[in-house]
Amino acid sequence: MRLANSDTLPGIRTLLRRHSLPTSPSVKTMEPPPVVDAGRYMFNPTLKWDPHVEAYFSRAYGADHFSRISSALTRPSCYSSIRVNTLKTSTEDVKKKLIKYLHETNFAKEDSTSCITQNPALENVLYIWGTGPHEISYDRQPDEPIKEIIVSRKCAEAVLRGAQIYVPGVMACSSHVEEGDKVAVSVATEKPTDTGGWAIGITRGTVLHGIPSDVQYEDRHGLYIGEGIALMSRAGIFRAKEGVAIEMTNRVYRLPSFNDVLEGEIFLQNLPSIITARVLDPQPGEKILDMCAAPGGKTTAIALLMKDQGEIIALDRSHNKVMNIKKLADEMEIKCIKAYKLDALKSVSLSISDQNEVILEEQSVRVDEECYDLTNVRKDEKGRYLSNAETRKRMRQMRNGPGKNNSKGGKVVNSKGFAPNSFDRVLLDGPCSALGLRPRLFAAEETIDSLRRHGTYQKRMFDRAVQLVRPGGVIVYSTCTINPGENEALVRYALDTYKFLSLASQNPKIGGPGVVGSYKFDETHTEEWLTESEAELVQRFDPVSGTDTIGFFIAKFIVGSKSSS
Ligand SMILES: C[S@@+](CC[C@H](N)C(=O)[O-])C[C@H]1O[C@@H](n2cnc3c(N)ncnc32)[C@H](O)[C@@H]1O
Repeated sequence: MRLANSDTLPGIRTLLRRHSLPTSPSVKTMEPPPVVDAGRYMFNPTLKWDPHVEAYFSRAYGADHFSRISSALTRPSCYSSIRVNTLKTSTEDVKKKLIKYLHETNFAKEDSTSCITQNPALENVLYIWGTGPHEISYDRQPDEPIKEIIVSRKCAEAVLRGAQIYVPGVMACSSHVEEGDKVAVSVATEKPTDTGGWAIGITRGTVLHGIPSDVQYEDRHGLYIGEGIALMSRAGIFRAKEGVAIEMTNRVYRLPSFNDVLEGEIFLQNLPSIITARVLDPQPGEKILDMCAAPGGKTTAIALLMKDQGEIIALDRSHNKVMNIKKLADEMEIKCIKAYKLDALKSVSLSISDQNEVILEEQSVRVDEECYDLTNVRKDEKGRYLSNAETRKRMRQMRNGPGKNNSKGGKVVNSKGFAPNSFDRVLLDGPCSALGLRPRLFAAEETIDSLRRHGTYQKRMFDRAVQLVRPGGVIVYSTCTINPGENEALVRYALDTYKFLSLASQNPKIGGPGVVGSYKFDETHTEEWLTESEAELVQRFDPVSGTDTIGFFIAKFIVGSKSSS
């Protein structure tokens, strides 16, 4: 078992440490809640795991450290990182505009300058510092029940990142809530059922009475995420199909929201993703493959590092997601990105005549829905939550495209694949269990079997990456999960299967070493991780470490002569 070591990027640790102190001007004086059972209002959720997954992760990280990881995952990072599009503007200019924006939106009325910092080692990256966790006084008199609402888990996770509460996210509400009322907000999380599954045990529209006999009264302990003002009555909330139901006025975590802010000039991107593009180290003029590219965060970061010179082939198997890559590249005025719809598993073209040939996509393709990130599908372009029927319609459109006569803003082109050895560098940032994403309030949906399926899928993708990169080229593999089965075990597979691959050192290196050792699932199956020296070459971002990032993993491979295998 290995723990993350200290960061080596100059300045970032100092910055993080400085800003994690509750001395920022935007921190309000914390007043203890005037209620007897104050503890129940402290945000202190427990992340639930499948017991076998918990045992497996405890073996990898040590039980104590895994318990700290589990707790860190329930909180958002205390800062947002923003990558500046230096093809269009300068970091200094964006900084000035953001200071003005934060001031105008009251995020940091008194001193918006000190909540933005720039790391000298990452010249186009700005950190915007939030605060929390805050204790919130819910203004309740001892003899008066507070008015309150319970929101869905996905809604609460978005609220913890700075969003408002939209109508579909509200699950339950006190009986007499009227427009303008102040309400305490808590989250419904899953509990074990008698049949061995998990359920939130609450139906939409439930009336809350705020008394101990109330539905889920005890379950709300530690799950309050703040308070807000109702913009609709209780009846209105459950009648309306869309719109903001509650405007948050006080949050346990205060982070700025950057929806539609400085479009094309900035991209909100977590620090490990920014680092991934830099580890790939793309050079102007090279030919790069981004195998699973949507929404294009890393693709555009790579384009900036190449100064928009060369060619980046950005693939995704979802029609709408390819549209999103094209839209982002257009907004950022990047020319070197060519985005195609293609299943990366079919990205190696065996027929010489097909090489690099493209055709217009007109028919639908089948894909596995389990790999979709539903978070964004459930919201419309303005971030409003959609009904289930509308969500299903959009899912169908994502898979199949909008249809020949219904295509908005350009066509998506389908690639037939690429010849072996076509690319100087390949990035594989494929679908994963996403168990490093924060904040997360439930994790038990992943079982040992589902984690293994992710690992199998990633190995098949990696095989394609190996075929497509040229001898002497580079492959970077990354995930946003803490699962060693998708990280260290993939690296083990890669090194054991392809003897011409070797691990390369990474720059910048902020994360810690990988996990060493192995895990015996049963008599027939042992999962092998890394040796000490291999572990030093990969980069694992630990949510508990001082850098306060999401859980993330990066491995960089140098490709030797392929005939040597
Ligand atoms: C983790 S996300 C990629 C994020 C992206 N690299 C970025 O930084 O913005 C994984 C992506 O893989 C895509 N995907 C899943 N299976 C795929 C496949 N077989 N071929 C191509 N893309 C796939 C999903 O649609 C999703 O957009």
